[in-house]
Amino acid sequence: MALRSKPLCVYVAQIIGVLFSLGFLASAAGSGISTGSATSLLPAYDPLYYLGVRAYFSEDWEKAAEHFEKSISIRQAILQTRRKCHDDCLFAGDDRLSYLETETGSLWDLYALDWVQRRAECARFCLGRAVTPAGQLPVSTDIDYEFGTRNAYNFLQLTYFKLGKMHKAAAAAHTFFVANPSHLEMRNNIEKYRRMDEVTDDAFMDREKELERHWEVYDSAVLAESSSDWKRAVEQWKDCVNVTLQHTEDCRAQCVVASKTLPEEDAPERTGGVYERAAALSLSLLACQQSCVTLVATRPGRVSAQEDLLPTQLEHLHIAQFKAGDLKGAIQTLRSLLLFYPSDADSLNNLQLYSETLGGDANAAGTEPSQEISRYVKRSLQEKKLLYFGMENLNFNFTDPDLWTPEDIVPESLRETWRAERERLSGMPTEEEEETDDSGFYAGGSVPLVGVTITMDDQALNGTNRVLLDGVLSQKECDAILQLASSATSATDSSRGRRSPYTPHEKFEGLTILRALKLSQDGFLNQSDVKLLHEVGERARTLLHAYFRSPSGLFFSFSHLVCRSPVPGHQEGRMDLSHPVHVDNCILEPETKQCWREAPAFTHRDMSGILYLNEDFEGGEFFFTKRDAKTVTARVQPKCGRLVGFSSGPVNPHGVTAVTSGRRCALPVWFTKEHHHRDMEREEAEALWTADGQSVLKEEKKDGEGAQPAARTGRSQASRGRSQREIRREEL
Ligand SMILES: O=C(O)CCC(=O)C(=O)O
Ligand SMILES: [Fe+2]
Repeated sequence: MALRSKPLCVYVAQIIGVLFSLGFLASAAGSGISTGSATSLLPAYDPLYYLGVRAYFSEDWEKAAEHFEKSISIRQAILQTRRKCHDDCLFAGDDRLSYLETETGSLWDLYALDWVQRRAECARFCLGRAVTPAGQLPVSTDIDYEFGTRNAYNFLQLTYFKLGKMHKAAAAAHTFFVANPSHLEMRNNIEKYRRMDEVTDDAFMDREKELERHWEVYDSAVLAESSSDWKRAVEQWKDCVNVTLQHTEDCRAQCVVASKTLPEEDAPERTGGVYERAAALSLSLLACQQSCVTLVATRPGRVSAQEDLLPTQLEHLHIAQFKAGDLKGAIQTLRSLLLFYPSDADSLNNLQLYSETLGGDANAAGTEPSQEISRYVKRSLQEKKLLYFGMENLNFNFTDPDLWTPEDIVPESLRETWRAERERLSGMPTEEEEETDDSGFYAGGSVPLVGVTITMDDQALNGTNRVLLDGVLSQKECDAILQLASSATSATDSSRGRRSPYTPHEKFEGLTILRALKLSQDGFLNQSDVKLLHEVGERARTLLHAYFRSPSGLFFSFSHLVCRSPVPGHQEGRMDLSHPVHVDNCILEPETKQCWREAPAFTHRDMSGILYLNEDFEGGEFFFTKRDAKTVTARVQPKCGRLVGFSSGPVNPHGVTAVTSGRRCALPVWFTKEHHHRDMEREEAEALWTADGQSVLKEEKKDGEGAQPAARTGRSQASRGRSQREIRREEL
């Protein structure tokens, strides 16, 4: 047999290594072998989570808190142990590899196996010293999902509230909300915690912050840039690149060391001899490692990743370095960036500009691309080569997470298949053309209020079940409601609102009817203006019900008066939106154009309306898009008395452009056709107007009716394992 070249022998050894190490770990864990003292080892965290859930539903709050907290901290410790073991074993058995250069045939195979066994033994020994056999077992996809969505903090929020530990409840609420920013109920809870005297500002911390540190640094880098503080921007962008790389390595290490269920034996691509199965396993490992790019590039609470995260950071960094006068640094960063996009014209022009400024030497000492980035790109390209080989020849599926992958990495036969598929799709009617709205609404009905006019209908707004009405409010009414918003803010918060849940560049003030009513009872707001706020919501309901010929009643699902205003001084060159593109009753996945009607989306919302109150601000334009979340189909400039109405489903993705100056106020109203999903808070306010207000409110608060999270614990397998659990608004 001919001597094999090194890359191939390392590759084959690696795939066998994966097969053996994973299999080895799984069987060791299953056999109950334990090394060291069982009491000091980390136990499994999933049974603890289930115990927490059980205690929660039995209302044993002490136990629930204890189990959830343990489960969270043990999971954290296990992840860290895996990373450590991964690093400790990185070179285990490498001395065996030297024989691979000289040996051939079956001896070669044996040395390769020897190397694999050393790694397996190292990993096994390392993990066995810290984690119990049960703790090494894989957890279910349900548990992965629960931790991925931070649902433990959802449980902990109410748990701590029940225990009277408001500080901890607020931290749990905040931590959950960061990953579930459209969860309006939790936002309401947070507002309520903020009004509690015993809860200080430092309570609102993200307990998972460490895992998301690159986003924190990213945002402060953008801020430094927008205030032209280039030295600080350079520091922040460098830090951001480093933390991003570090998170990527943490994630990749889990792919290698975490125990996983072995691929199903009966799946056709998983059958075959040991090489085929080992290849399937190695491809799964590589795909897992590649998927870390997407994982790290997805902000908590977002469905899609930020494209090209690392190259984008390098792009910002070289510009900041140039502006800060660090030309060598700028060239070095640019050369790192060129590793991703070697023929990018802008980068090449910049390189020329920088090197001319530096005296003409583009290769001056100290301007070589960063070693970390070189290694990263080289490794990623090699992984992609193997993955595309597996795709072409071994029936493996792989979704490339990067935009920068050079074409020649993809085998010609695959490119040919993709071209054919693209042509086939381009000949087909687009999804949007085929799309129908199954909401049961049918635009084009009457407008039963004098003075209200239809400014744009479906056709003018390029969509289905959309309308733009004008004249819904008089200027006087707008002024009164705007005054309400201002008085409510100054009554409770001198800093004019909280940070927006959608963008760090804006503040966000929200006021529900019930809160407005309570503030009016305390003398902060004018009672008749609060009634007006309630009445204009009803007006919107009458109009939308009639215009969309709703076949059934429409009940308020939620409404609040919302003002958005920019954070002073950080507005130049903003790329973000005031409200990212979304669909009101499902989670939009623009890449696949799917919309998942499941929690945490407000799945019971059927009809949406936004009633605008003013126009004296910059930006803040409302727009509809296609399902790709990019193609804008219609724009609406807010002004007093203007109401945009639309069915809440996937035919109507929409967003709001950045508010860059002034204060944009609106009253969004959402309706449901289902009586049992109606807004109980609004009803409470209505009851207070008709009955003996104060006492009714206090009784309800005391007995806690309606305070339990309504948990629909059934999980829909059909919905890609996403949880169907929904926590109802919590009355604090
Ligand atoms: O304020 C707007 O124009 C739209 C807000 C919105 O889409 C939402 O709150 O869901
Ligand atoms: Fe919306």
